[in-house]
Amino acid sequence: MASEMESSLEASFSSSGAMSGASGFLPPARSRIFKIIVIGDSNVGKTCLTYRFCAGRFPDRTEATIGVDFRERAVEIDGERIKWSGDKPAISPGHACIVFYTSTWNKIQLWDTAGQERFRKSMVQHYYRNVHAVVFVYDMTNMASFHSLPSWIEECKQHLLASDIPRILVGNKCDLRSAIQVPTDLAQKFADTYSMPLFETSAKNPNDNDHVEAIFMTLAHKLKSHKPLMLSQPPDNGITLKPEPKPAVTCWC
Ligand SMILES: Nc1nc2c(ncn2[C@@H]2O[C@H](COP(=O)(O)OP(=O)(O)OP(=O)(O)O)[C@@H](O)[C@H]2O)c(=O)[nH]1
Repeated sequence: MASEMESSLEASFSSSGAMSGASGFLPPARSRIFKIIVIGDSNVGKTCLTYRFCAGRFPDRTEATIGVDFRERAVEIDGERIKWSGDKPAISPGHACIVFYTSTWNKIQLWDTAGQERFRKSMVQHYYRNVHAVVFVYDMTNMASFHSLPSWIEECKQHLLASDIPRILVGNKCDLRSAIQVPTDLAQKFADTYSMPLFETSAKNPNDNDHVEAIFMTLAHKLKSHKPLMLSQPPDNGITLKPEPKPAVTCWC
């Protein structure tokens, strides 16, 4: 079971830009692809935040992410035009596609199989490969999720993420005002220590929809200067990923 999932994950990751995410579209030839990982404790709202940005609404219901989850959205970067219709964006060659990956490893550790450790290791390695930006998320109503942040930062360090990639800190669930445990000044101090911008938001409250949008668009614009990966589709509909000719980058998978 673990090995089956491992190979299916391999397949997903090796063509991840072309997989159907929440928006269910296939980026056209030569899209710019950015991989953003969203990290934080279970239940902080990673799935809801990325869903809010990619689908434009709060999901009707969520289930704990087992392993890795990804969704994508086309965005306008560098003045490239985007047509957005319903939940299926129509994009033209040259447009940028942002792919979010969320994960919660502690859920995987609950699986009690012999192959589990190997599976986890393989997944984690793929997860941290060729990352363009990192979003650290904590739940503003849960102090423990805030205290976990250093270990998530350490995990990134252990997987040798480049030190110059954009990183942001997001406090989620600000709509639950009476339950807030993590004061803004404490979070700001932490963000300053790690030189990250801090955003406090709510994936749930529609009034904060623009805020979630603004957070991820800020990140998208920061990525302009970073090296994307180029996706190209040969005639047989197979998918290959090629580095941009200039500057050179490594393979996506
Ligand atoms: N009030 C409120 N609840 C939220 C918000 N965002 C997420 N939630 C709720 O928090 C719970 C967890 O949300 P998820 O998005 O599944 O959290 P996650 O971090 O992806 O969790 P894992 O998949 O276990 O890693 C769900 O019950 C959501 O409905 C928010 O902004 N406000």
